[in-house]
Amino acid sequence: MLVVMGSKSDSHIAEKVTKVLDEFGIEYDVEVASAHRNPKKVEELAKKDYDVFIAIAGLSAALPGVIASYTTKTVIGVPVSAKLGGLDALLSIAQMPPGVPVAAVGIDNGKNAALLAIQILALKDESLRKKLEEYRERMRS
Ligand SMILES: Nc1c(C(=O)O)ncn1[C@@H]1O[C@H](COP(=O)(O)O)[C@@H](O)[C@H]1O
Repeated sequence: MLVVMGSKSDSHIAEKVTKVLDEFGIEYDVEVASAHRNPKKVEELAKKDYDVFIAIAGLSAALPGVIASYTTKTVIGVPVSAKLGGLDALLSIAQMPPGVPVAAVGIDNGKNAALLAIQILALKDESLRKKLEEYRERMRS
């Protein structure tokens, strides 16, 4: 799995993601890469063989959509509340043109991005599915 953020200033959201991934024992790489500032790096990362991409970005938030344009793997976008309460980034991530989907979670909701990615991996991983069920059970009680 790749966790990528548009700027180092998004690190506080990336930490929410990696905290959950660590709890579930998921391996991941973390990168800072901006589709606006360093499009070549984004292209290289998007073409790597990661099973899921979690892309964190504020403002115009092109990053998740640009990654999705290079891969058929699942891209989960996390809008960051950098300006306008994050509404700018949320709309940018959610309103992808038909044919190139990005799964958008709520503003600053790195936790849900991680859980959604884990749910995808759990489709083919029985022990991960068990961990998710235990997690839900802990939440209920
Ligand atoms: N949305 C993007 C992209 C991109 O989408 O490629 N690159 C940087 N950014 C966002 O700009 C905000 C401010 O970045 P700086 O703090 O570096 O000025 C960050 O939230 C980042 O995700």
